[in-house]
Order: sequence, then structure tokens, then C-alpha cells
Amino acid sequence: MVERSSARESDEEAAARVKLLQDAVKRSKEIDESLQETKKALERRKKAVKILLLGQSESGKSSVLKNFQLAFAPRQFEANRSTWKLIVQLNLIRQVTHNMRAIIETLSAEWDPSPPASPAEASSAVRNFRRIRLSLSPLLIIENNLMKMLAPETKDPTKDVCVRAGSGWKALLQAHRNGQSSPPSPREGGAHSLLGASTGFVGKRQSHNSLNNESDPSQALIAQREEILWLWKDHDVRRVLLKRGVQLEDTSGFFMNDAARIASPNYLPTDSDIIRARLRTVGVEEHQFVVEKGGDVGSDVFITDVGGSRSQRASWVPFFDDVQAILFLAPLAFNLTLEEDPRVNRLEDSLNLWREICANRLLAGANLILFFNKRDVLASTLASGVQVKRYVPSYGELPNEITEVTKYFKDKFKSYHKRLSPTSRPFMCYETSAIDIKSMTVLLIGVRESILRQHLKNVLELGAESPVRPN
Ligand SMILES: Nc1nc2c(ncn2[C@@H]2O[C@H](COP(=O)(O)OP(=O)(O)OP(=O)(O)O)[C@@H](O)[C@H]2O)c(=O)[nH]1
Ligand SMILES: [Mg+2]
Repeated sequence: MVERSSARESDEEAAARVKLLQDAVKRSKEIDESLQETKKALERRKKAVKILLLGQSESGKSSVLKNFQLAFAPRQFEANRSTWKLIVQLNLIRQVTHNMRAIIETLSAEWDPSPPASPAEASSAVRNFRRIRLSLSPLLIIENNLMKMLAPETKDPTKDVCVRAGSGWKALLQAHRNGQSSPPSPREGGAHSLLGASTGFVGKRQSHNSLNNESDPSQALIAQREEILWLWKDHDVRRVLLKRGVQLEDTSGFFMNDAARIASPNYLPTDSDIIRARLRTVGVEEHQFVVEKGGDVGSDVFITDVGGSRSQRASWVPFFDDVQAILFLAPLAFNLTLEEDPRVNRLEDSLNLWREICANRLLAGANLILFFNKRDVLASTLASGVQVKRYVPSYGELPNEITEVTKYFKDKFKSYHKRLSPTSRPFMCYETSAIDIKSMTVLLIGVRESILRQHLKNVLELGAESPVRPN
């Protein structure tokens, strides 16, 4: 009896041992497979084109990234379309509440210096203006709730909408759309943070995580559509704005002209809405996509997008390694100053940054491709009569025309490139408008080809320098 029992125990022990062994073999196989996958991924990465987007804040880096996705990976771009809806709506609401606050202040001073004693005395314009001021107030609550949910760290209400790299905002918004209380994963599809930025964002903010009536902008926008349109289209409002020199059209994330479309039921953002949507980048984020159309379908592209404000620039350096091309965005914003330091001229800041990038030894082997972005803004600035020489005295009496202005600054950028590059390299420069999708697509196809050609040339040269030794 005892013997049988111990025989049974040893059977069980044997079975447990076999199970342990099987588990160990399975685990080891899984580790092998995962190692193989990592090796393959590393090899793919080694072969892939890696592009780094650099430039000051608001220069258009993330807009160029979106153009890349639209041109080469349209399915991935499409998958994110409905996620951008909330960002576009929030851009519009912020424009309504902040810029309109400025309009209202201007209008108050203009129309309402001493409020009339009784409503009967108020002109119809003033009555309208007061009614609108009141009826727009629910948008403030929605804006506040949305900002708490998406960008709880933003303390300054006048700042653009921003979310940290890798904080899973796309997943968060997708979860809201699907009626889930929390997103499936903290990662956004095809992109991840490279700075260990706060991925705890989602869990910590559960209380703000549902789009209820107080944070769902769709209903409020539809309800306040007429007031928003009135504020923007009204003849008297326009007159006052013109008189005060308030120029809103060129500001980031400007959607006032599209308000009627956005504040309507079933609104879905167009490609252009997505490209124009402003979402400030915080941190460093690597986006990977597989080319879906064009010459080399199936190949990988890695694009690193960075936050461009001054305080973030120190975090760029670790990503200078292992990059084939840098797209440097420099809007020719000769008459604007930095948001983070209003004493600094934007163009001067771009030039200084360009000098540092050109001189950087870690980047000696990378192609530098310069985009003079926001060409359309430059054109409208010059067309409105702003004189370059007022901001850049050395420009002197040269014609205040776009070709001359561009040539003047191009020569400056080119001479620094030549003088400061550690080894000689070609100067590549394009005038761009990242919101012009068609011309960007054509340009980016060409740019990618030239990066690929250069990459191939470098690989071949490296191969020639280090001949394979026989074993
Ligand atoms: N009119 C015009 N607007 C542009 C152009 N390029 C970008 N924008 C807009 O400018 C705003 C800022 O662009 P982003 O791409 O977010 O700028 P960024 O360089 O990524 O900025 P950070 O993330 O803060 O570093 C967005 O609203 C864009 O739609 C352009 O060529 N013309
Ligand atoms: Mg950005």
C-alpha cells in the first residue's frame, strides 16, 4: 500500500518534472523567437531610413511628419483620422475663447466705453455682442475640462494644446470614442516616446477620462454655431479688428474660417484639417511606418519628432546618433518673436540653431536638408506691407519681395552651412508650405529618394573601406 502510494507520488513528481521541463523548453523557445524578432527588427532598423525633424517650436515639424505619413502610409494616417477630430475642435474652441476674448476686449473698448443705462439704449450691435459674450461661456467650461483631460500639466491657459510624447493620447481619445473608460494601451499606434515621458498619464487622470456633456465639444459647438459665426463674420467685428491690426489668420491651428463646417453634426476632419491642427510636441517621439505605396513598398521609415521650444533642445542630443538625414524647419518669420522669450526674434533664433546643428560633430555624417517653411505666411506678411528692413536692418533697400527675401536669407543659411560643417556636404534647401498637401507630397517623395540614394552611397563607401575578411 505504502509502496504503491510512493510509486504514485513519484509518478506525479515525474509528471511535474516533465511539465517543468516542457515549460522551460517553451520559455526558451519563446525567448529565442523574441531574440530573433528583436534581431530582425534591429536589422530592419539598420536598413531603414532614419530622419530627424529639427527646428524651433511652431516651425512645422509635426506638420511635415503628418505629410510624410499621408504620402507614404495613407492607411496609418486614415486610422487616426477620427482621433484628430477632438484636437481640431479644441483648436477651434481655444481660438474662440482666447482670440475672441481679445476681440471682445477690443470691441468692449470700441463699442462699450460706458455701458448704456438701460437695454433699450444699447444699439443692436452692442446687444448682440453682450448676448454672444454670455452664450459663449459654456465653451470655456468645455475647454477647461478638455485641457485637464489631455494636457493636465498645462498651467498657462494661453498656451497651445500639448500632450507629452508617448502619453497615449490617441489611445485615450480612441477609447472615448469606443465608449471605454480607459484606453487599451498607453502607446499610440506607430509612435512612442524616446524620453521616458510620463506614460502614467492615463491612469492618474481617470476622473477626467470620460467625454460627458461638459467635455464633449460636438454638442456645444453645434449649439453655439451661430454665435461663433457671428463673431467672426460680422461686418463691425471685422472693421474693428482691421483697425486694431489684429491678424488671426496666420496663427497656429486657425480654424475660424472653417467654423461652420466643424460645428456641424457628423463632422469628420479632412486631410487639410489634420495637417493644420496644432498640437504642441513635448518630449521626443519616434514614429515608425511601413511604406504602403510608391517604389519600395514594405520598407520602414523612422522619423523622430521633437518639441522645439528652447527648454527642450538639450534633450535632442542623444538622438543625433544613427540618423541619416535631418530635416531642419526654418520659417522666414522675420517679424515674429519666440513665444517662450518674446525678446528673441524667431528668424534669428532659427539661424543660431542652424549654426549649432551645422557645427555639431555628431551630425557630421548626416545630410542636412533645410525647409524654409511657412512660405504662404511669408507671402501674406510681405503682401500686408510689413518691411523686412524694419526688423533686419542689414536687409537695407533690397526689394520687399518674396524671391529677394528668400534669396537673402538662403545665402545666410548657406554660408553658415559651408563655413561650419565639419566635413563638406551638399547644401539642400527648399521653400515649403507644410499645409499645401499636394506640393508637399511631390517634394517629400523627391527628398526621400535623395536620402535613400545618399544612404546607399554611404553604405557602399563604408563597405569599400572595410573589406570582408576571409575566416
Ligand atoms: N500657414 C502655415 N501654417 C503652417 C505651416 N506649417 C505648419 N503650419 C502650422 O503651424 C502650426 C505649428 O506647426 P507644428 O507642426 O505643430 O510645429 P512644430 O514645429 O511641430 O512645433 P513644436 O511641436 O512646438 O515643436 C500648426 O498649426 C501647423 O498647421 C505652413 O507652411 N503654413
Ligand atoms: Mg511638434
